[in-house]
Amino acid sequence: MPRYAQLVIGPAGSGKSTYCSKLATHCETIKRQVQVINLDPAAENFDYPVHADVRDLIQVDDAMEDTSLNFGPNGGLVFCMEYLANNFDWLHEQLDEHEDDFFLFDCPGQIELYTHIPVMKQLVGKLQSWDFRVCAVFLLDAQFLVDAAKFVSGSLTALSTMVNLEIPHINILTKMDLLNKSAKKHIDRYLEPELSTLLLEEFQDEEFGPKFQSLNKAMAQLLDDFSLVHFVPLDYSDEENINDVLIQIDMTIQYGEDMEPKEMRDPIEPDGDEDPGGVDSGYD
Ligand SMILES: Nc1nc2c(ncn2[C@@H]2O[C@H](COP(=O)(O)OP(=O)(O)OP(=O)(O)O)[C@@H](O)[C@H]2O)c(=O)[nH]1
Ligand SMILES: [Mg+2]
Repeated sequence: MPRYAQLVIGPAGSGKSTYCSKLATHCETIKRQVQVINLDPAAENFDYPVHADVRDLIQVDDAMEDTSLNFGPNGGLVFCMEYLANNFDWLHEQLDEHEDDFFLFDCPGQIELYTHIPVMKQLVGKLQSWDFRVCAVFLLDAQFLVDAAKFVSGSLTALSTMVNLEIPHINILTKMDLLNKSAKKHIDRYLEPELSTLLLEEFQDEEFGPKFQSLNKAMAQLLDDFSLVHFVPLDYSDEENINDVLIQIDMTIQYGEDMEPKEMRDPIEPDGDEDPGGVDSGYD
């Protein structure tokens, strides 16, 4: 039976660990099995129950304190992820099999890992070789909606991650609750944007000069040509919104398609096979 995984990725501070925590709580509420694995060797704070933690294998401080390596925080993190890639057996041991296995991988926020360093691609390959169906959940802070150039930059990062990882991919806008009323009103135009049109409207004030505008227009045209990037907003205060996002992810990885149908217990049947004894069935 295949197993399922979400790689929770995105820029630093975009809300990956929060997403894992909120989704784990939501799944607990709807009585669905989910395990969260921390893959961030520099993680300091997360509040989900962790099933496995890469820091048990290597921590970013190990790489920084090693005087023969002499790494700073960024080099140290890349070193740790490459160390993980050389020790995938460790990860395999952590992924013990349960029924309905569904794992969330809380990944580091260094964007190079998704755009041009091969580690995450290697991780995807490994997971697939262990019969996992893997989906990338790319999170972007909704503050990227406040101006079109930022949005182009966020969308390009999403696009390069998509084409690099080559797995089913969902882009999510986090921190929706922090947007003010007018930004919320504005949001529809960004969710399935026709970026080139959007930019024509938004760059009227020529704030950054003609070169910056032409660069953004060219990038927006590229995004339009690929026509792959669109965003789903996520507001944790709305359970239905969380559920809709989960359904979309389930569909992309065909979660549940191979599962045996579970037998529903008849709610009026007493537990067990034996005579219920003192329970009055109501029939003589
Ligand atoms: N209001 C609000 N705050 C959020 C939301 N998601 C995340 N945050 C906050 O944003 C900050 C960063 O969130 P994290 O979940 O740690 O982000 P991360 O992507 O895991 O960060 P790194 O692991 O450092 O890359 C924390 O203070 C969170 O409480 C959200 O949807 N709404
Ligand atoms: Mg985190």
